[in-house]
Amino acid sequence: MTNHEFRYAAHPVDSRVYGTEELRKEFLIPKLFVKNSVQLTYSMYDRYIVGGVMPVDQSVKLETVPYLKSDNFLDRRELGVVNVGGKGKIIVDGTAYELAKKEALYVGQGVKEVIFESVSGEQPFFYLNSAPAHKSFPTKKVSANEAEVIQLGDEKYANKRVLNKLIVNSIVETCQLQMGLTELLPGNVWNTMPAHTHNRRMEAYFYFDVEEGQTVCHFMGEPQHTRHIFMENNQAVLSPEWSIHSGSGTCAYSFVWGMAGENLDYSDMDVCAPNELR
Ligand SMILES: O=C[C@H](O)[C@@H](O)CC(=O)C(=O)O
Ligand SMILES: [Zn+2]
Repeated sequence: MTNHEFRYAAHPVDSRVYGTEELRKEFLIPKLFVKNSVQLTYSMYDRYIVGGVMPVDQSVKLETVPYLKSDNFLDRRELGVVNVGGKGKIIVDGTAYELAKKEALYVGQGVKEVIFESVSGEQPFFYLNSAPAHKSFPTKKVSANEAEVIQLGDEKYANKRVLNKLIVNSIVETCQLQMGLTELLPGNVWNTMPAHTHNRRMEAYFYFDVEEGQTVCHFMGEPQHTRHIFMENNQAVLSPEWSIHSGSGTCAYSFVWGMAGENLDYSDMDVCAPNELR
């Protein structure tokens, strides 16, 4: 079963007048995991698709959605998947890839069939991102020890974190997609501070491992016109190309970032000094 919804892109000046409900309706993706189904949100930010798959006691197939007008989901797209739950399996045109928590799979354009399954009674949660693709690159699993790890932040600023680049062009060849996973160390709460924008690429953040009863306050908007969205565990948020994307939690947490657009240069960011934000 595949459920899908569509989101238009917003003009930054229009979005300044959005209240809480409108901000949440346009940018928050509240529910990604539904038993034995695929949940997809198709956005007009670089035609990026954000989704979740939760196979419990059935195989779950990635089906095409009406916005694509294609026979198969990946006819003109590429896909990145990060597992944030127990062990699971993804079968790509007959080849099975087992993914433990925090492992990733890149699936290239042209693949006909992608099936998600749980493994030995564990409950995987597959978070997925997809962007249009013009060329077929090989499907590749990125296991935890293949990730490119960067230590970021400082206890002093409550933002000490470990950034794991998973689907980036030094590890996997992709057309547009870049994905990775950042883990806050205990007692640290701020991500992506100093904040940045990159008008060349949109981005999506997916927060997970947020403690029960706690929250992450996600900051978005133009650097001088910021807004916030309080997020729960396992929720995603779209970050337009004009928006900062940063957060502060009431506990430590992890998140998956994913992006697509004009270039594949991870370091291409326009950083905003904390005291310049408004
Ligand atoms: O464009 C790159 C992204 O916003 C993230 O990789 C930033 C991030 O994970 C972090 O600072 O913790
Ligand atoms: Zn970014």
